Amino acid sequence: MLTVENLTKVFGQVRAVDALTFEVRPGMVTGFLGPNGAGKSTTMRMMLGLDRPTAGTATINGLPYRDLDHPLRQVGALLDASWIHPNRSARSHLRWMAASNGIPRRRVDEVLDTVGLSTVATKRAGGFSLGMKQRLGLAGAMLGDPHTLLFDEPVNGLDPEGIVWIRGFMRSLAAQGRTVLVSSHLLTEMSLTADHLVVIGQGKLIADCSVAEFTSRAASSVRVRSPQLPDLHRVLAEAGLRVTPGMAPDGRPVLDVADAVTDQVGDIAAHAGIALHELTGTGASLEEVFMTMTAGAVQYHGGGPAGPAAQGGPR
Ligand SMILES: Nc1ncnc2c1ncn2[C@@H]1O[C@H](COP(=O)(O)OP(=O)(O)OP(=O)(O)O)[C@@H](O)[C@H]1O
Repeated sequence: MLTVENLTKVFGQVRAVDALTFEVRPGMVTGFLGPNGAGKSTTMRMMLGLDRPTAGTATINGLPYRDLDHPLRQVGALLDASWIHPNRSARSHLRWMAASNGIPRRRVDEVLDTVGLSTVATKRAGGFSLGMKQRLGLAGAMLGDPHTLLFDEPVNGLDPEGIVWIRGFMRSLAAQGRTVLVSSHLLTEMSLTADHLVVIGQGKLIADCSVAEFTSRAASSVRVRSPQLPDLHRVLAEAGLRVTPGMAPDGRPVLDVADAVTDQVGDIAAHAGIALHELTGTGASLEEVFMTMTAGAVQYHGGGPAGPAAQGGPR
């Protein structure tokens, strides 16, 4: 169990993490979601004792990271796969990690096998593809057979095959009863991987709920067709709904009703004695929900010069 209470980190003028409180429970994958610059990496770094909180606490099974006995046996993390020594082989890299953490040598070949790197164990890690480096990073995280795992944007830059593999890997860790926290700025990705979501924007908690709950908060719209369209338009508008005349793909006139659900529109029509020939709800896409809920919390808007450059900005 990972617990964050009132966790805050201020860098100069920036409140990178702002009074965050949440728990990450075992036996499921928890997605840590937020736009670029939301404070996900800083939160994870504080959980791992790499950054000191300005206020609040982050604990792992009740203890701050620095007070854990044999931390690698309790927590594994993949923050940045690129720090591997380029001239070391995968096996010697892991042997060095194992030796410096009192982990038996035989564990190295076990984790290489778990991540599918046994056949390239003696190859220079510097020649590895990003996907292979990610796997080596995961092998390192698994060395101490920890109960708690933290992954920061593990699918960034991976090809589709690598993404599917990592998703399956994280799900299998959760199925073994481990606590798995994985960060991403992509809701679609998280909806395919996570059971639960902790969503942040500008360092603040936006949502802490299941993926299904998060998406059900979506503003949905309703498309409606009727032989009495002008009357229907009038009664819906009188009920305070935002109605826009539109056209169905087959060219027939329809009304689009914003921020409404089908029950509501159907009831209003029935009450006014208006016949309906079509009543269709259109849920917002996951990305739309995410953008709506984090609107105002986005620091870097894509597209402009500040977008991609800022994403790789200073830590
Ligand atoms: N060492 C630092 N010094 C100054 N500001 C920092 C530092 N580390 C992070 N920040 C700022 O804190 C905010 C949160 O950054 P953080 O990297 O935690 O966000 P993130 O959600 O992980 O985003 P990304 O996906 O882009 O890494 C940003 O405004 C960032 O510029």
